[in-house]
Amino acid sequence: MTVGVLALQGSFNEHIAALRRLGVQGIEIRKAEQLLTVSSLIIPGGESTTMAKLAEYHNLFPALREFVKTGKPVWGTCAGLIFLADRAVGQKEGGQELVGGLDCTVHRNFFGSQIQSFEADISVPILTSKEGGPETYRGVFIRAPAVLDVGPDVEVLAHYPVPSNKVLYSSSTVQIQEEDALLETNVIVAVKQRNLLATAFHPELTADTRWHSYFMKMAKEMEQGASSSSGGTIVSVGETSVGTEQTKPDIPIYQ
Ligand SMILES: NC(=O)CC[C@H](N)C(=O)O
Repeated sequence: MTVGVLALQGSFNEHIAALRRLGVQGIEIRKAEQLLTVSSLIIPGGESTTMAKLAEYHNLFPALREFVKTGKPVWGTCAGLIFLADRAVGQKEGGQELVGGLDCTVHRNFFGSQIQSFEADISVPILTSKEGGPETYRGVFIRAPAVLDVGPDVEVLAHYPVPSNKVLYSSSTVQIQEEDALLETNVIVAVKQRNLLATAFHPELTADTRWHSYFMKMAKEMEQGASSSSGGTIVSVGETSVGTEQTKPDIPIYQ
């Protein structure tokens, strides 16, 4: 099974390295025809407006939409989540084209600008039930988006409880727990809808490969279910253990 990684801009190299640690080959995708050679796709984080302009320039949107529509597994991280969303707010003037398919609304810069980037342990019960390991996951949020509302077919995989006074944008559909001074908004940061997975944070920037492994299992299950198209075999490209070359980004902790 080969995984395409959209390689127009952003953290595609880091995704390919994370896949390599699982023994899976990631292929850089820059042209529409390259999408025909892969059975699943990761859309990395970066800057969604720039990525959209590049995708437009290379006439990639029709092929990306087709890929999503045919039910092949696609995982969007951060800017990739914005790409997959059916609806986005907080976009730059003039907006930006989206691939769509994921029935949700995202706020493009929900958590603020670069200097408001942060790391936080988020509770990931569904991930842990599939992948084992700790009950929390270290989320790296860089100019991160968040999901404001989801449609009925979307499963919420993780929330991040944000003190309500720090929420820069509120929507009536974001769940708010009101208890005296302890006002917390449960912001949605990871979702799944059939073949689509999306995370507001950057698992490719941590040494914890559970989200990549989760996506690979999801892709495998879908491929088995689809019965027809077998995109090849898992290509082992070397080490399977967590690499030591991983550098942790030096970014402020959100509090
Ligand atoms: N780290 C990221 O991918 C940030 C995404 C950014 N908020 C955007 O609009 O593209």
